Amino acid sequence: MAAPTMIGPPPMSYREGAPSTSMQAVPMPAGFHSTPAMAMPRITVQYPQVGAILTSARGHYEVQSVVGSGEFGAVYECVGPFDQVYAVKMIRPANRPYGEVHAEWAREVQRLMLLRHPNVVFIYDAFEENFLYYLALERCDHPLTAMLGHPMQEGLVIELARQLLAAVQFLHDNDIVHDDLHPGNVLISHADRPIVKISDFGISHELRGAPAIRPNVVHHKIMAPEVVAAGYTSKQSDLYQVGLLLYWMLTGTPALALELPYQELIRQVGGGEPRRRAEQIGTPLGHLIAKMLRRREVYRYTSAREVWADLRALPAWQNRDLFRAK
Ligand SMILES: Nc1ncnc2c1ncn2[C@@H]1O[C@H](COP(=O)(O)OP(=O)(O)OP(=O)(O)O)[C@@H](O)[C@H]1O
Repeated sequence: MAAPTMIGPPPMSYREGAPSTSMQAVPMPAGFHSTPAMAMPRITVQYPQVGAILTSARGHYEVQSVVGSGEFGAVYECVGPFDQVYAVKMIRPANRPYGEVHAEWAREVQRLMLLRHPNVVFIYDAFEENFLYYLALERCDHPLTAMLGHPMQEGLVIELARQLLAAVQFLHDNDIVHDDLHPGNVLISHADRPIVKISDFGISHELRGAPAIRPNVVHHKIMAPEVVAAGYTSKQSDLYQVGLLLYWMLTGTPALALELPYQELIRQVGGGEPRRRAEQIGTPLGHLIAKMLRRREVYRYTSAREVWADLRALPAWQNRDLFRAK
């Protein structure tokens, strides 16, 4: 697949979409100025409907249904080349300039093409049609969200954590911070065991050797304390987000209530509420999760590999019946 390049008409912005509600732009520090908005010609785009045919250089994709839609994307189940089922993701323009949408698509395509790993969603194809940008991905069965709501058995939590951590270690070895590890972005496929596939690299960052980076956009519900306190994100922030996922899987409830007002959310993250709740679980796994949720990064695990070294030593893993190594 060719690397994405700028194609299509000159700069313009889209007319559609709803404003962001759960994601927030990080405020600029004093001394930085955003570029004043330029008057740009606007184009009106039409989202694909069921039955529509999308065309790429590789063939046609017939839209069967809408799998779901998020802030900056909509995902369609399609039957495409070789009669295979795909999850075709459209980058939702959300009234942004054309160049910005293109750049987000190009970044995500490039990341997915480079980051081939059994626990990272597989990309087959990427194309543009009628000013809209698409990625054809492997179709997974459901997001992790569908498995939450009831406490999971420790053995299952650890098996999912094992795969999640393997993917996170792989990203970190490639100097990428994902930064958006919420349950909708952790996809599950079922084979002889549930297979984890990390997706959505829309706001991921390349560290380029730096220990941390200042994100432009953050997802409120999964902000690590260093994002709240100092506005930067690092590999440890990803491990904090994995800690939030493990807490949710183990207890059936999120460490931070879903409907918290923003100020209260900030207070709880800054006050170390998630870690306190994890400690209250009162089991070795609870204590391990509490360490992932420490407020200061220096007290957290230094790598996904290190988390796994502790996880695999737990009796729930050592004495498991399910998920034996093959
Ligand atoms: N490859 C895939 N296979 C199956 N379902 C998918 C796939 N990719 C995404 N989905 C599902 O489609 C829905 C929309 O995904 P999308 O990435 O657009 O938004 P999101 O992750 O829910 O939110 P946000 O964009 O705010 O992070 C989600 O429920 C997601 O789990």
